[in-house]
Amino acid sequence: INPLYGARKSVKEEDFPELPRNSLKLLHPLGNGAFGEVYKGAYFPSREKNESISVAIKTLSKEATDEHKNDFLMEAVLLGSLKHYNIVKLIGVSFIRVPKFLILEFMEGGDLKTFLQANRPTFNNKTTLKMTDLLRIAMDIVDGCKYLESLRFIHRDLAARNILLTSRGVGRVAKIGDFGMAKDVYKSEYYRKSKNSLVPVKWMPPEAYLDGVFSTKTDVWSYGVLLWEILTFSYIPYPGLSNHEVIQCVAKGDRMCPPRYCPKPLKALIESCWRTEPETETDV
Ligand SMILES: CN1CCN(c2ccc(C(=O)Nc3n[nH]c4c3C=[N+](C(=O)[C@H](O)c3ccccc3)C4)cc2)CC1
Repeated sequence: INPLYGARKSVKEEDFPELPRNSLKLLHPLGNGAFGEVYKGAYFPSREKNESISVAIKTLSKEATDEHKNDFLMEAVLLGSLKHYNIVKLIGVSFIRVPKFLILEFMEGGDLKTFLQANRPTFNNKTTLKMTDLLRIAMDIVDGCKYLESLRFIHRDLAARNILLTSRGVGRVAKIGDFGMAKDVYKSEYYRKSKNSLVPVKWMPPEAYLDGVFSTKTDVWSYGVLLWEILTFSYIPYPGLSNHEVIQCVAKGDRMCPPRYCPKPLKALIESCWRTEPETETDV
Protein backbone atom coordinates (compact mmCIF):
# COMPACT_ATOMS: atom_id res chain seq x y z
CA ILE A 1 0.00 0.00 0.00
CA ASN A 2 1.14 3.53 -0.62
CA PRO A 3 4.08 4.07 1.79
CA LEU A 4 3.06 7.66 2.30
CA TYR A 5 -0.30 7.23 4.04
CA GLY A 6 -0.06 8.94 7.36
CA ALA A 7 3.26 10.45 6.29
CA ARG A 8 2.18 13.90 7.33
CA LYS A 9 1.62 12.68 10.90
CA SER A 10 4.60 10.52 11.66
CA VAL A 11 7.45 12.01 9.62
CA LYS A 12 10.30 13.42 11.69
CA GLU A 13 13.42 15.13 10.44
CA GLU A 14 15.65 12.51 12.05
CA ASP A 15 14.13 9.88 9.73
CA PHE A 16 16.47 10.85 6.91
CA PRO A 17 20.12 10.08 6.15
CA GLU A 18 21.75 13.26 7.49
CA LEU A 19 24.91 14.01 5.50
CA PRO A 20 27.66 16.01 7.29
CA ARG A 21 27.37 19.62 6.21
CA ASN A 22 31.11 19.87 5.66
CA SER A 23 30.97 17.03 3.10
CA LEU A 24 28.80 19.19 0.85
CA LYS A 25 29.84 22.00 -1.42
CA LEU A 26 27.44 24.34 -3.27
CA LEU A 27 28.82 25.18 -6.70
CA HIS A 28 26.33 27.22 -8.75
CA PRO A 29 22.57 27.71 -9.10
CA LEU A 30 20.72 25.42 -11.51
CA GLY A 31 17.56 27.52 -11.70
CA ASN A 32 14.90 28.50 -9.21
CA GLY A 33 13.10 25.60 -7.58
CA ALA A 34 9.60 26.16 -6.30
CA PHE A 35 10.74 27.31 -2.89
CA GLY A 36 14.36 28.36 -2.88
CA GLU A 37 17.29 27.50 -5.07
CA VAL A 38 18.50 24.32 -6.72
CA TYR A 39 22.28 24.20 -6.92
CA LYS A 40 24.84 22.01 -8.61
CA GLY A 41 26.88 20.66 -5.76
CA ALA A 42 29.64 18.24 -4.82
CA TYR A 43 29.34 15.59 -2.11
CA PHE A 44 32.50 14.10 -0.57
CA PRO A 45 31.40 10.70 0.77
CA SER A 46 34.64 10.00 2.59
CA ARG A 47 36.89 12.35 4.53
CA GLU A 48 40.11 10.55 3.54
CA LYS A 49 39.81 10.30 -0.25
CA ASN A 50 39.35 13.53 -2.15
CA GLU A 51 36.65 12.04 -4.42
CA SER A 52 33.38 13.81 -4.87
CA ILE A 53 30.13 13.02 -6.68
CA SER A 54 27.99 15.58 -8.48
CA VAL A 55 24.70 16.24 -6.75
CA ALA A 56 21.82 18.66 -6.98
CA ILE A 57 21.23 20.49 -3.72
CA LYS A 58 17.78 21.90 -3.11
CA THR A 59 17.83 24.58 -0.42
CA LEU A 60 15.09 25.83 1.86
CA SER A 61 15.65 29.52 2.51
CA LYS A 62 15.43 30.81 6.08
CA GLU A 63 12.49 33.04 5.30
CA ALA A 64 10.47 30.10 3.88
CA THR A 65 6.89 29.97 5.11
CA ASP A 66 5.64 27.07 7.22
CA GLU A 67 3.84 25.85 4.11
CA HIS A 68 7.12 25.75 2.21
CA LYS A 69 8.83 24.06 5.13
CA ASN A 70 6.15 21.37 5.04
CA ASP A 71 6.46 21.00 1.25
CA PHE A 72 10.22 20.65 1.62
CA LEU A 73 9.89 17.94 4.24
CA MET A 74 7.18 16.25 2.18
CA GLU A 75 9.45 16.20 -0.84
CA ALA A 76 12.07 14.43 1.29
CA VAL A 77 9.41 11.93 2.45
CA LEU A 78 8.23 11.28 -1.11
CA LEU A 79 11.63 10.99 -2.77
CA GLY A 80 13.08 9.16 0.23
CA SER A 81 10.47 6.43 -0.02
CA LEU A 82 10.43 6.03 -3.83
CA LYS A 83 13.28 3.88 -5.06
CA HIS A 84 13.31 3.36 -8.82
CA TYR A 85 15.76 3.89 -11.65
CA ASN A 86 13.36 6.33 -13.35
CA ILE A 87 12.69 8.45 -10.30
CA VAL A 88 15.29 10.99 -9.19
CA LYS A 89 17.05 9.63 -6.11
CA LEU A 90 17.25 11.37 -2.74
CA ILE A 91 20.85 10.86 -1.63
CA GLY A 92 20.43 12.48 1.75
CA VAL A 93 19.45 15.56 3.69
CA SER A 94 21.19 18.21 5.71
CA PHE A 95 18.67 19.67 8.10
CA ILE A 96 21.18 20.46 10.81
CA ARG A 97 21.76 24.04 9.64
CA VAL A 98 19.81 26.69 7.77
CA PRO A 99 19.41 26.79 4.89
CA LYS A 100 18.29 23.16 4.97
CA PHE A 101 19.43 20.94 2.08
CA LEU A 102 17.91 18.08 0.12
CA ILE A 103 20.71 16.28 -1.68
CA LEU A 104 19.43 14.77 -4.92
CA GLU A 105 20.84 12.77 -7.79
CA PHE A 106 22.38 15.21 -10.31
CA MET A 107 20.61 15.18 -13.68
CA GLU A 108 22.97 16.90 -16.08
CA GLY A 109 20.49 17.22 -18.95
CA GLY A 110 18.05 19.46 -17.14
CA ASP A 111 14.29 19.26 -17.59
CA LEU A 112 12.65 17.55 -20.56
CA LYS A 113 10.55 20.57 -21.61
CA THR A 114 13.59 22.81 -22.07
CA PHE A 115 15.52 19.99 -23.75
CA LEU A 116 12.78 19.32 -26.32
CA GLN A 117 12.33 23.03 -27.08
CA ALA A 118 16.11 23.34 -27.60
CA ASN A 119 15.97 20.42 -30.04
CA ARG A 120 12.83 21.36 -31.93
CA PRO A 121 13.37 20.98 -35.71
CA THR A 122 13.20 24.39 -37.37
CA PHE A 123 13.11 25.55 -40.99
CA ASN A 124 16.86 25.70 -41.40
CA ASN A 125 18.10 23.12 -38.97
CA LYS A 126 16.86 19.60 -38.56
CA THR A 127 16.87 18.12 -35.11
CA THR A 128 19.44 15.52 -34.17
CA LEU A 129 16.76 13.60 -32.28
CA LYS A 130 15.24 10.54 -33.92
CA MET A 131 11.82 9.04 -33.22
CA THR A 132 13.61 6.26 -31.31
CA ASP A 133 15.15 8.89 -29.00
CA LEU A 134 11.71 10.28 -28.26
CA LEU A 135 10.24 6.82 -27.71
CA ARG A 136 13.10 5.88 -25.38
CA ILE A 137 12.29 8.91 -23.23
CA ALA A 138 8.60 7.93 -23.24
CA MET A 139 9.49 4.37 -22.17
CA ASP A 140 11.71 5.59 -19.31
CA ILE A 141 8.81 7.65 -17.98
CA VAL A 142 6.37 4.72 -18.33
CA ASP A 143 8.67 2.58 -16.19
CA GLY A 144 8.67 5.24 -13.48
CA CYS A 145 4.88 5.52 -13.72
CA LYS A 146 4.38 1.74 -13.48
CA TYR A 147 6.43 1.79 -10.28
CA LEU A 148 4.27 4.60 -8.85
CA GLU A 149 1.14 2.66 -9.79
CA SER A 150 2.50 -0.45 -8.06
CA LEU A 151 2.61 1.69 -4.89
CA ARG A 152 -0.88 3.02 -5.64
CA PHE A 153 0.76 6.43 -5.72
CA ILE A 154 -0.89 9.11 -7.86
CA HIS A 155 1.55 11.71 -9.14
CA ARG A 156 -1.08 14.29 -10.22
CA ASP A 157 1.35 16.42 -12.19
CA LEU A 158 3.05 14.34 -14.88
CA ALA A 159 4.31 16.80 -17.48
CA ALA A 160 7.52 17.42 -19.46
CA ARG A 161 8.45 20.23 -17.03
CA ASN A 162 8.69 17.70 -14.20
CA ILE A 163 10.90 15.19 -16.02
CA LEU A 164 14.70 15.38 -15.77
CA LEU A 165 17.38 13.91 -18.04
CA THR A 166 20.68 12.35 -16.96
CA SER A 167 22.30 14.01 -19.98
CA ARG A 168 21.37 15.71 -23.24
CA GLY A 169 23.39 13.35 -25.37
CA VAL A 170 22.91 9.78 -26.58
CA GLY A 171 22.23 7.36 -23.74
CA ARG A 172 20.23 9.97 -21.84
CA VAL A 173 17.80 8.55 -19.26
CA ALA A 174 14.56 10.30 -18.33
CA LYS A 175 13.43 10.29 -14.70
CA ILE A 176 10.47 11.73 -12.83
CA GLY A 177 12.06 14.64 -11.00
CA ASP A 178 9.36 16.61 -9.29
CA PHE A 179 6.34 15.75 -7.20
CA GLY A 180 4.84 19.21 -6.95
CA MET A 181 1.13 18.51 -6.80
CA ALA A 182 1.49 15.25 -4.90
CA LYS A 183 3.20 17.19 -2.10
CA ASP A 184 0.27 19.62 -2.01
CA VAL A 185 -2.31 16.88 -1.60
CA TYR A 186 -0.48 15.74 1.55
CA LYS A 187 -0.87 19.27 2.79
CA SER A 188 -4.61 19.49 2.48
CA GLU A 189 -7.39 17.50 0.80
CA TYR A 190 -8.64 20.69 -0.82
CA TYR A 191 -5.41 21.92 -2.43
CA ARG A 192 -7.39 21.94 -5.69
CA LYS A 193 -9.93 24.47 -4.40
CA SER A 194 -7.45 26.66 -2.50
CA LYS A 195 -4.97 26.82 -5.38
CA ASN A 196 -7.11 26.19 -8.44
CA SER A 197 -5.04 28.77 -10.27
CA LEU A 198 -2.03 26.44 -9.94
CA VAL A 199 -3.91 23.37 -11.09
CA PRO A 200 -2.37 22.05 -14.37
CA VAL A 201 -5.74 21.89 -16.20
CA LYS A 202 -4.22 21.16 -19.63
CA TRP A 203 -2.76 17.91 -18.24
CA MET A 204 -5.89 16.79 -16.36
CA PRO A 205 -8.97 14.76 -17.27
CA PRO A 206 -12.44 16.30 -16.79
CA GLU A 207 -13.31 14.18 -13.72
CA ALA A 208 -10.23 15.62 -12.00
CA TYR A 209 -10.72 19.33 -12.65
CA LEU A 210 -14.53 19.20 -12.47
CA ASP A 211 -15.10 16.84 -9.54
CA GLY A 212 -11.67 16.57 -7.92
CA VAL A 213 -11.68 12.81 -8.60
CA PHE A 214 -8.10 11.53 -8.87
CA SER A 215 -6.89 8.02 -9.56
CA THR A 216 -4.11 6.34 -11.51
CA LYS A 217 -6.27 7.07 -14.56
CA THR A 218 -5.55 10.73 -13.90
CA ASP A 219 -1.85 9.99 -14.40
CA VAL A 220 -2.72 7.95 -17.52
CA TRP A 221 -4.45 11.01 -18.99
CA SER A 222 -1.48 13.25 -18.09
CA TYR A 223 0.88 10.71 -19.62
CA GLY A 224 -1.06 11.03 -22.90
CA VAL A 225 -0.53 14.80 -22.80
CA LEU A 226 3.15 14.20 -21.97
CA LEU A 227 3.46 11.95 -25.04
CA TRP A 228 1.91 14.75 -27.10
CA GLU A 229 4.46 17.18 -25.59
CA ILE A 230 7.30 14.82 -26.54
CA LEU A 231 6.07 14.45 -30.14
CA THR A 232 5.60 18.18 -30.60
CA PHE A 233 8.94 19.02 -28.93
CA SER A 234 7.04 20.66 -26.09
CA TYR A 235 4.35 22.79 -27.62
CA ILE A 236 1.94 24.07 -25.02
CA PRO A 237 -1.02 21.68 -25.14
CA TYR A 238 -4.23 22.92 -26.83
CA PRO A 239 -2.29 25.65 -28.66
CA GLY A 240 -4.11 28.97 -28.57
CA LEU A 241 -6.70 27.82 -26.01
CA SER A 242 -6.87 29.25 -22.48
CA ASN A 243 -7.27 26.98 -19.45
CA HIS A 244 -10.88 28.09 -19.24
CA GLU A 245 -11.58 27.17 -22.88
CA VAL A 246 -9.89 23.79 -22.36
CA ILE A 247 -12.14 23.06 -19.37
CA GLN A 248 -15.17 23.69 -21.57
CA CYS A 249 -14.21 21.84 -24.73
CA VAL A 250 -12.44 18.80 -23.20
CA ALA A 251 -15.40 18.20 -20.88
CA LYS A 252 -17.71 18.10 -23.89
CA GLY A 253 -15.47 15.65 -25.72
CA ASP A 254 -12.97 17.67 -27.78
CA ARG A 255 -9.44 16.25 -27.87
CA MET A 256 -6.06 17.33 -29.27
CA CYS A 257 -5.01 15.55 -32.46
CA PRO A 258 -1.67 13.78 -32.22
CA PRO A 259 0.84 15.28 -34.70
CA ARG A 260 0.58 14.09 -38.35
CA TYR A 261 3.88 12.20 -38.36
CA CYS A 262 3.02 10.39 -35.12
CA PRO A 263 3.38 6.59 -35.60
CA LYS A 264 -0.08 4.97 -35.86
CA PRO A 265 0.25 2.76 -32.75
CA LEU A 266 1.34 5.80 -30.74
CA LYS A 267 -1.64 7.80 -32.03
CA ALA A 268 -3.96 5.02 -30.81
CA LEU A 269 -2.17 4.92 -27.45
CA ILE A 270 -2.44 8.68 -26.94
CA GLU A 271 -6.14 8.64 -27.80
CA SER A 272 -6.77 5.74 -25.44
CA CYS A 273 -5.25 7.82 -22.61
CA TRP A 274 -7.92 10.46 -23.23
CA ARG A 275 -11.03 8.27 -23.12
CA THR A 276 -14.02 10.16 -21.72
CA GLU A 277 -14.94 7.28 -19.39
CA PRO A 278 -11.90 6.58 -17.22
CA GLU A 279 -13.27 3.12 -16.36
CA THR A 280 -12.90 1.72 -19.90
CA GLU A 281 -9.68 -0.25 -19.98
CA THR A 282 -7.31 1.04 -22.61
CA ASP A 283 -7.60 -1.70 -25.24
CA VAL A 284 -4.28 -0.85 -26.88
C1 LIG B 1 22.44 23.95 -21.70
N1 LIG B 1 22.34 23.63 -20.29
C2 LIG B 1 22.16 22.19 -20.10
C3 LIG B 1 22.12 21.83 -18.63
N2 LIG B 1 21.16 22.65 -17.90
C4 LIG B 1 20.66 22.17 -16.69
C5 LIG B 1 19.56 22.79 -16.06
C6 LIG B 1 19.03 22.29 -14.87
C7 LIG B 1 19.59 21.14 -14.29
C8 LIG B 1 18.99 20.59 -13.04
O1 LIG B 1 18.18 21.25 -12.40
N3 LIG B 1 19.36 19.31 -12.67
C9 LIG B 1 18.90 18.60 -11.58
N4 LIG B 1 19.52 17.48 -11.18
N5 LIG B 1 18.85 16.98 -10.10
C10 LIG B 1 17.80 17.77 -9.82
C11 LIG B 1 17.80 18.79 -10.74
C12 LIG B 1 16.68 19.61 -10.47
N6 LIG B 1 16.01 19.12 -9.39
C13 LIG B 1 14.86 19.58 -8.81
O2 LIG B 1 14.38 19.05 -7.84
C14 LIG B 1 14.14 20.75 -9.47
O3 LIG B 1 13.13 21.24 -8.61
C15 LIG B 1 13.49 20.31 -10.76
C16 LIG B 1 12.79 19.10 -10.81
C17 LIG B 1 12.19 18.73 -12.03
C18 LIG B 1 12.30 19.56 -13.16
C19 LIG B 1 12.98 20.78 -13.07
C20 LIG B 1 13.58 21.15 -11.87
C21 LIG B 1 16.69 17.89 -8.90
C22 LIG B 1 20.68 20.52 -14.91
C23 LIG B 1 21.22 21.02 -16.09
C24 LIG B 1 21.12 24.07 -18.16
C25 LIG B 1 21.24 24.39 -19.64
